[in-house]
Amino acid sequence: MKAFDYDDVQLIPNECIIKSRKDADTTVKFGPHTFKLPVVPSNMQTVINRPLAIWLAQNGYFYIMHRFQPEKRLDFVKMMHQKHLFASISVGIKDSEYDFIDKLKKANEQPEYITIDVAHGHSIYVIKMIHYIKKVFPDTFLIAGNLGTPDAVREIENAGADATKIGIGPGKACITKLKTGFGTGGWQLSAIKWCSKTARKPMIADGGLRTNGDIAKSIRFGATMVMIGSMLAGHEESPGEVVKKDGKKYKHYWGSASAKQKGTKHNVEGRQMLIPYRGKIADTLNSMKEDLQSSISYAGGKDLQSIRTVNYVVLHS
Ligand SMILES: NC(=O)C1=CN([C@@H]2O[C@H](COP(=O)(O)OP(=O)(O)OC[C@H]3O[C@@H](n4cnc5c(N)ncnc54)[C@H](OP(=O)(O)O)[C@@H]3O)[C@@H](O)[C@H]2O)C=CC1
Ligand SMILES: Nc1nc2c(ncn2[C@@H]2O[C@H](COP(=O)(O)O)[C@@H](O)[C@H]2O)c(=O)[nH]1
Repeated sequence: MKAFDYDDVQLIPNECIIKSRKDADTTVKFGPHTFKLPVVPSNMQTVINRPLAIWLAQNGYFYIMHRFQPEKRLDFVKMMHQKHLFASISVGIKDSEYDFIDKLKKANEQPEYITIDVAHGHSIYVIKMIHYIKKVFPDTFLIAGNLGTPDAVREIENAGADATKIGIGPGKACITKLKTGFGTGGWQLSAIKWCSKTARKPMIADGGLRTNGDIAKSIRFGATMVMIGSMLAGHEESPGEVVKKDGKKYKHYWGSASAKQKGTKHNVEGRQMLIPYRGKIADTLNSMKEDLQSSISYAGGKDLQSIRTVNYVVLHS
């Protein structure tokens, strides 16, 4: 199989049929809600926190809360529901997570979205968790990942997941490829294309996006939504304080499998770095929207669907 990544591909324009880019519709239906953009910030502790989750939900964006403060999740779901906002949380697959699902049920707090978030999502233990969550909360929209093959997508969908998350090792903070020799790092766009062969439900392309144009490329090759970490970190609203170094402003960004996150040196597959401070996240999301509207115009359509069928060239095959 010939593999390619975001930088290796360019999409080919079609005749434009809209008078203004403002007429291009970037909205996407994902589960029970429709969102302004097919973009979700990564469920990482340096990317999303409570205030940002509230802001995103109130402003028509999808969000997935991280799972690294497990004891705060029930309260988070309650708080979102009290504000009449959707609750979207992450879980792992350890035994204690089954107790957590039971706790949610007992409290009568059903999240609208749950994401099973583990490094190697093609796992019998992920399938077991999918079965359990679907038994307890049949109406919750269940996302499971991360995956990197069409076989994995087929099995995880068949187990009951409503959407899958694709990407093992393409992330900016990721060292999985170096530590294990495995993953989709360096050929993430091909992996999305490959997974789309079996996908019958929405896929989230997770990790490796470095420019706004990579959103359109992900959609072209089969993604319904993209998950972005480093490009959505470093904002005023991002977790953590601004750090000053050599007169420049930064914020910390670390992998969810980094020693910093885990508090141990075992099975580390992520690193920590500084991300240049970027100002307000609303401005970044707005520029993503404008660029995606341009993409739709180049695709010759009026909405995201038009991007799915455009021709493309692979520049470095
Ligand atoms: N998208 C990506 O490429 C990657 C993402 N991450 C992120 O890091 C965070 C931590 O992930 P993760 O370590 O899975 O979470 P957990 O620490 O919750 O581990 C998941 C469970 O699966 C077991 N497990 C078995 N094989 C593996 C394997 N190859 N990799 C990981 N766990 C395994 C673990 O046991 P034990 O620990 O005893 O082995 C543990 O019980 C998540 O947010 C995840 O998304 C991490 C790496 C890659
Ligand atoms: N291999 C690892 N991947 C990780 C880790 N922490 C997060 N991630 C993944 O990266 C994306 C974000 O990628 P980016 O290129 O947009 O910055 C995130 O959504 C996770 O899937 C980690 O420690 N190791």
